[in-house]
Amino acid sequence: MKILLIGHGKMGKAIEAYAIQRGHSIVAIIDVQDSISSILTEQADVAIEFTHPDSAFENIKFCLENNLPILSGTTGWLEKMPEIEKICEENKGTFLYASNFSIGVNLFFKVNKFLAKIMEPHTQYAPSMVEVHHIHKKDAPSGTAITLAEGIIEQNKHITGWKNDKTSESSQMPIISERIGEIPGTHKITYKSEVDQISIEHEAYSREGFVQGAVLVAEWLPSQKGIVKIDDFLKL
Ligand SMILES: NC(=O)C1=CN([C@@H]2O[C@H](COP(=O)(O)OP(=O)(O)OC[C@H]3O[C@@H](n4cnc5c(N)ncnc54)[C@H](O)[C@@H]3O)[C@@H](O)[C@H]2O)C=CC1
Ligand SMILES: O=C(O)C1=N[C@H](C(=O)O)C[C@H](O)C1
Repeated sequence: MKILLIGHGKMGKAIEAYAIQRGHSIVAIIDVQDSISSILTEQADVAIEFTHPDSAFENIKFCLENNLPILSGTTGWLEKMPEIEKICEENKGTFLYASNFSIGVNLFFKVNKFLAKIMEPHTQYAPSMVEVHHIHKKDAPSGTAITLAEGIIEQNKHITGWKNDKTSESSQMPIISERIGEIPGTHKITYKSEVDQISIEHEAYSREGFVQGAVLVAEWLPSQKGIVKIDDFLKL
């Protein structure tokens, strides 16, 4: 498969190495100094985008308008998702966003929803979340934390939103973001009562899970149409 790689930072470099190991070729690499408009998209089968919250929208738009299936793992730009969905539909394109490409985290999303559902009647337990990442991370809370919070809001009518602080409103779930050293990504959800607590946690040991998931999804994506979900790929 021929891959256009957009973003050549920590994720882009690791994806390049893993894709080559799986027998793919990288036909072009675009980073901040390059102009994506000079790229001949017909030379690639798929684009993989891991850049910056400020640049994801334009990169995705360009690929959709030029008939190139694209997956993006960039977080922190989701307010523009409705616009991307419209562009994807107008251009009959293919697009997949996942806040986290690791299989383990996508299983954890399901466990999170199940726990939120069974906790709903037990309002003496207040949910909260802590997400811990490396000090270079640009956005807070993490995209994964937002997906987890949305899963809880969907399943539990007492939780109507989230706040990125230690909030005192019981309907707003606090998400605490910590930035420490080179931690790849840890997410922990705790339901706390006056007498006990229940916690679930996912800890990435490295970026390998995100990288492998992104390349496997990229291999499958050109056979799909429209806005595609990672759940479809994982058959979850
Ligand atoms: N969905 C997932 O599984 C994962 C998502 N991420 C997300 O992916 C994004 C990138 O993460 P990292 O690689 O760790 O960051 P990084 O900072 O190491 O790399 C980002 C790269 O994008 C480049 N860039 C900036 N603006 C650009 C533009 N306009 N066009 C092309 N390239 C541009 C930067 O120069 C840099 O090389 C972040 O939003 C992060 O949260 C990271 C890990 C896993
Ligand atoms: O920036 C990162 O590193 C990560 N970003 C994603 C997020 O915001 O959830 C996924 C993973 O946690 C690593």
